[in-house]
Amino acid sequence: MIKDIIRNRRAVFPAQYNEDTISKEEISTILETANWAPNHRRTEPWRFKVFHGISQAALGKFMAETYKSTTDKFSERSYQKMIENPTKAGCVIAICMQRDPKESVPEWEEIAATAIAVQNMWLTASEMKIGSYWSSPGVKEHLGDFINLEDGERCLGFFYMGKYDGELPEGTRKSPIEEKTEWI
Ligand SMILES: Cc1cc2nc3c(=O)[nH]c(=O)nc-3n(C[C@H](O)[C@H](O)[C@H](O)COP(=O)(O)O)c2cc1C
Repeated sequence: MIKDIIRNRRAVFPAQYNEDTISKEEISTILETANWAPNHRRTEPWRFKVFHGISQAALGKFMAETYKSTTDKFSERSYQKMIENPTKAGCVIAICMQRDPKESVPEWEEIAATAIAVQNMWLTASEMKIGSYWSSPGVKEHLGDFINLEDGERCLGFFYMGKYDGELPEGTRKSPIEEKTEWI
């Protein structure tokens, strides 16, 4: 049932990934579900840059060096994690949003549609027993210094994916939905 897939989806981090690879076919299956996200005025604003294979290490090096040169609170541990995490993953996908040149809808709607596309990917990966999570480091704002981004295209984060062993922990929420809902 869809409600069980939603309930059992977890953020799965690079430290939990095993050495198994993720195939191009598996990545394509996951991406295909992103394309079915709802969106206003058919702008289909989601764009993805797939780092799969040797490019993962280059991405990590770029993120770490960008972090080093832009942060005012440098931490050696964060620097090392930025280098290592992309290579622990089976694949890293930059989550991008292409602004409609006509600006026919507000930007927040394009970000919302892209986030729904990512949730589609996250749920599909979860059903395929591929762990994933959305990482949003400050260095995402500089992705255009590393790869080509179109005018109006913006990186919203990175979707890490990796296979894992064993069972995932139970999810937690701070409060039940009743406390976040008002019936009128
Ligand atoms: C837009 C967005 C950005 C996120 N950025 C980060 C991040 O930078 N680092 C991180 O550890 N988790 C990030 N997460 C994942 C959350 O930490 C994770 O979903 C949360 O802990 C809830 O856990 P669950 O997804 O297993 O229920 C992000 C999630 C979203 C939706």
